[in-house]
Amino acid sequence: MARRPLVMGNWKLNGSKAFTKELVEGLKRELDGVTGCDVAIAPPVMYLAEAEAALNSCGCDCSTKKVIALGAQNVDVNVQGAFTGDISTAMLKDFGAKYIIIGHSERRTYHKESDEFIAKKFAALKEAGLVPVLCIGETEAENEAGKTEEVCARQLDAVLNSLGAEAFNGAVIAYEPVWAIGTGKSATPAQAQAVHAFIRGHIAKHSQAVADQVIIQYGGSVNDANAAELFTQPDIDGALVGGASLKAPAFAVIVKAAEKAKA
Ligand SMILES: O=C[C@H](O)COP(=O)(O)O
Repeated sequence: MARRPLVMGNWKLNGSKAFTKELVEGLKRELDGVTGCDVAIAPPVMYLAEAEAALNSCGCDCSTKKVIALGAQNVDVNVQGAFTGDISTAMLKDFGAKYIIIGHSERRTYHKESDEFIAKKFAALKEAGLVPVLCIGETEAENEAGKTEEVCARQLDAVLNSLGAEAFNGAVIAYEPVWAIGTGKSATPAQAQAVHAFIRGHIAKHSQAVADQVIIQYGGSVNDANAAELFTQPDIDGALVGGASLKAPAFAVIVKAAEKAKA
């Protein structure tokens, strides 16, 4: 079954009002005419308003505006109330955000987010009609100990066992080996494909139909030089891009590589 690729930029803790406007304008120019790849950007939530305004600034109904979707890097499980500092699904929807990253290794590590807590965020996003982008992946030590599949299975099972396989209908999984994030040391296409096939197979144990449609992105030092080869792999359906998403030309090369490989 043909899956439509998704390339998403995770800006992490970078940017400013002016940077957001400039990068979104650059992306609109660079991605004009792209039709074969879904694209999303996740600026810091502080700048969602600037990003939304910049995406809509031409005031017309042009195709580029439809190509780039807004996303966010995190969400809370609570919808309203006394939860200082948190951001709800409703607030993200208010800015037109669609793809919401959860379970990123930086949140698992620095904010001690557990598999169970992340599964609750997944549920909150589904409840709100938003698209979870569930990040999973092993550390370098786990990789060296041969525990990659065990770790990925455990992280997926937190959602599968609490919400069922159907929750992955319309959702996105991002396989991000922690040792590849921000290191310049991407997994090889063959390494990534092997894990992606395992992930799809793990979902297929519950539902082949759900496994066939779920988008599995690769993330970890994806750049304009290595993206095309990664996308030749059958189970790599796009990328979650950190550093290279901060420059419009490099990000556009990655998007166009996905469009070409999956045409
Ligand atoms: O969410 C994105 C990933 O953490 C990858 O970041 P990176 O492309 O800078 O390695």
